[in-house]
Amino acid sequence: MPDAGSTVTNSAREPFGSRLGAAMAARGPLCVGIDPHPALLKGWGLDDDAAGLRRFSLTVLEAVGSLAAAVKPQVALYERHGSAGMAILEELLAAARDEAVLTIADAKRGDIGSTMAAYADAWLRDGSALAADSVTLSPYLGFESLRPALDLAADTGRGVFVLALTSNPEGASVQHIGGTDSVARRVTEAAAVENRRYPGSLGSVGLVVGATVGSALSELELDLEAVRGPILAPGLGAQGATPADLRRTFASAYPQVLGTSSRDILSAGPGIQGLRDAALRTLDGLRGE
Ligand SMILES: O=c1ccn([C@@H]2O[C@H](COP(=O)(O)O)[C@@H](O)[C@H]2O)c(=O)[nH]1
Repeated sequence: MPDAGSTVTNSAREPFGSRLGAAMAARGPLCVGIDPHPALLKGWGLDDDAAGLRRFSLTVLEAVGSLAAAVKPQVALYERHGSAGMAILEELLAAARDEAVLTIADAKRGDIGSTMAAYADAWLRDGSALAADSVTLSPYLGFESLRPALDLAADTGRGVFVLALTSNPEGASVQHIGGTDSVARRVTEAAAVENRRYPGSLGSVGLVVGATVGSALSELELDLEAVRGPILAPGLGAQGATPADLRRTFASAYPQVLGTSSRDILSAGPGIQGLRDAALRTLDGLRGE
């Protein structure tokens, strides 16, 4: 456990939570997911190969990079193309870095500590080809098994988003276990402790809480404000949640929430303006306009 009083000093980079908070304040609470599904590639007139993946990824970045607070490439959709796909993901992450667009690598990594150190090295180390500003993590080998990633993120000014209440209906069968002392609550409380090491209003240890979770937050008595970290909320659009649902669900924790949408926005491509308009419509909804 970190010393509750300590602050991040090892990196010249501002901590991820502060950087994300500034981006959300400047641009609004939208993250655009970059999920190059085969059906979307086809709809864009692209082949389901590395060239199609590259065109798709760089087009989305060009369209929304200046208006979203962050982009979230879905790693699985690059992995399915093998090494060629991972090379495109590296290129996308480098392009986002060059354009100062914050990235969330949606990799959902989690393993025993020694292996976790390798995942941390891949996604959170300065100089790694796959370095992103933050990565999604799965805590189901125990929150403390994530220690190498939590510590490396702190050292390099990067961040993590730990799965707490996922947007899929099956998630409840594990995450709700324990009722008011639920698995999700243990994750939430552990994230709150981690964020004590970060100064400022938003720590760098975020949570994933689906936009679709409805009344679960109150039923499980989860205090997301106390976490003092960003809340990545997938489930907008294609999974049925609306920006109004998001505001209702998160209530007083809404200022911490980064709504994320992939297919709903991506299906407006391949035109740059269509993608921008779709992202702006979602952003207007998230801002309550
Ligand atoms: O609980 C979770 C965690 C991650 N995701 C990911 O977000 C996007 C959602 O895509 P849509 O097209 O907007 O439905 C996708 O990459 C998921 O793997 C999630 O949906 N729920």
